[in-house]
Amino acid sequence: MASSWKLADHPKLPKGKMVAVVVLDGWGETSPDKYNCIHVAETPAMDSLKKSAPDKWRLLKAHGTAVGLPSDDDMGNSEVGHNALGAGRIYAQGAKLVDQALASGKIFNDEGFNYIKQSFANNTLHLIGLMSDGGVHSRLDQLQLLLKGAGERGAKKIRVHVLTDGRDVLDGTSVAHAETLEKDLSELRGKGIDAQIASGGGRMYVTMDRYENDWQVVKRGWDAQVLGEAPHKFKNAVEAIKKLREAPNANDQYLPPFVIVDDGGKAVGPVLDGDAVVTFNFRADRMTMLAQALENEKFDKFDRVRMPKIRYAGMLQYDGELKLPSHYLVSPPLIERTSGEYLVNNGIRTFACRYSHSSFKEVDTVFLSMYNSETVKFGHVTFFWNGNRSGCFNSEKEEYVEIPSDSGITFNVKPKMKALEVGEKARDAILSGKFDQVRVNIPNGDMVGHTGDIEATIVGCKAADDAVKTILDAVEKVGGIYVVTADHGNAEDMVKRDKKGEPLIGKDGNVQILTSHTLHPVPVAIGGPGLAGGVKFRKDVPNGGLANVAATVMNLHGFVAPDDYETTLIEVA
Ligand SMILES: O=C(O)[C@H](O)COP(=O)(O)O
Ligand SMILES: [Mn+2]
Ligand SMILES: [Mn+2]
Repeated sequence: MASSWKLADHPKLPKGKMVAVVVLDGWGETSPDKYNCIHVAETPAMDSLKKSAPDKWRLLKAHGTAVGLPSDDDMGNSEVGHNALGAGRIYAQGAKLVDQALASGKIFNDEGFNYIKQSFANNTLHLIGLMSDGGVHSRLDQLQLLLKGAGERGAKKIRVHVLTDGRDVLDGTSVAHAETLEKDLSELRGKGIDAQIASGGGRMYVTMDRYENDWQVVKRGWDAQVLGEAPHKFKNAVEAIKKLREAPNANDQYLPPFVIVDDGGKAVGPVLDGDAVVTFNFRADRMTMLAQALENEKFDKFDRVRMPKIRYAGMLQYDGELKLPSHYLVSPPLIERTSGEYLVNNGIRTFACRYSHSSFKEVDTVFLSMYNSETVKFGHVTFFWNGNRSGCFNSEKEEYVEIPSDSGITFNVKPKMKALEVGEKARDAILSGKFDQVRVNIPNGDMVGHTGDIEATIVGCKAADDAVKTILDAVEKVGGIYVVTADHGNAEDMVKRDKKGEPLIGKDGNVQILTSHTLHPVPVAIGGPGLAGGVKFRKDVPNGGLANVAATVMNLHGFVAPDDYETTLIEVA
């Protein structure tokens, strides 16, 4: 091992304990009422962690500046949450880096913009992404500044391909967003720039799949955006969104694809040879599939029919390992020396002995981790955890297990999702004795919470709690340690509230359902028979956040974290 990777031994804590790291997705802490699905659901396992050991349960900040977002008005999300959990430090995240690059004008001077600019004189600039002010994947104000900047720098023809949100923002806000965008585009037209929205669709049905769960989602987007083909044709995007929202059960997340056509019925914005394309989402997970389709010569995930020769740039580079895409407007946070990479580089003997052929030969290089979730969250505990890197650091020491998610449904239909399977896989991994760390993500609170279906979310929360119980029982059997936490809030509050905390009533007389994440803190609990006596949470880290978890987990493996990591949450009395 290179000496730079060597972690110091913890002065008091032993090595060799199996540590289960459990991340409940979308599981925050707030006051109990009927819109708090975690409170309403039966969750005995999580309740017992809170009640039984007050010095081993606490809250952590999971939003805003604590996870590298521009302000404390920004809710947390899985990318920034898992980045912080895995990296142990707070990095300025995509949202903030793009803000800075736009404010300084640097974005317009760097390589990525200069590359796409070559298409401005004779061809079209296409901007594809999520039309939202949620700040999770993209932001409308950033798109507006990008449009303005491109217009000022010679873009003559601009086409925007919008994906409606309703997941990180209230359902129905797509209409106002499209109106805002249309106003900007008409100002550009006033300056002689041919600027229009060219296509659209709901993010979950068109384009923004992740982790290769369902390539048909990306194909629907490709057909509308690149080929100019969609089942619905309109003259104007605001009209399109309003009309498509009238269908029974329609919502922003799942609007069908549409294209804008001219008076002759011809699509106004297919992508053609010589054009420039920018995907303006800064967040990676739901853009990498489209990025592959736009960038890769060889591609077999669906029939692209026509692959235009384009200049393509991402808002950010989405995958640092695959260098995807190769051109980008803003450099992503350089997240390096993550806890996963350190641990892989620091051997743990005890369990590794089981791999040795001669009995009790010391094998000092094997650190096995097993990371598992189902498809829709799989990359969270791998890709995000490892600083937006796909693949393992060392395939001999890491095993990534993925349980296929149900696809083609919204998760309120099957709110238990694969929690049982995730729990059982984790249990089996723990009991196998092959792994020093077993890391899992349990998605229900988040994925069902995003549907806005309160009854289903309650069922999902119970299923998540059942999975926690399965894992804790296995930890108990092997004498291990557990760390149970969450990446951000969601299921604990399902309604939009006024400043006093009262539910807001919408125009239709019903409470306004909140599908998005929240600003609430998340719990973290430690315990298990392997936890050394006297270990408890320190009282002097009152502002602790997700980034403090990595040093804590390193301690529980018997190591001291590197100096520049956020401090550990625990002390040994
Ligand atoms: O991509 C999504 O599903 C939401 O926009 C954010 O949810 P996540 O951050 O929990 O993935
Ligand atoms: Mn999440
Ligand atoms: Mn979410």
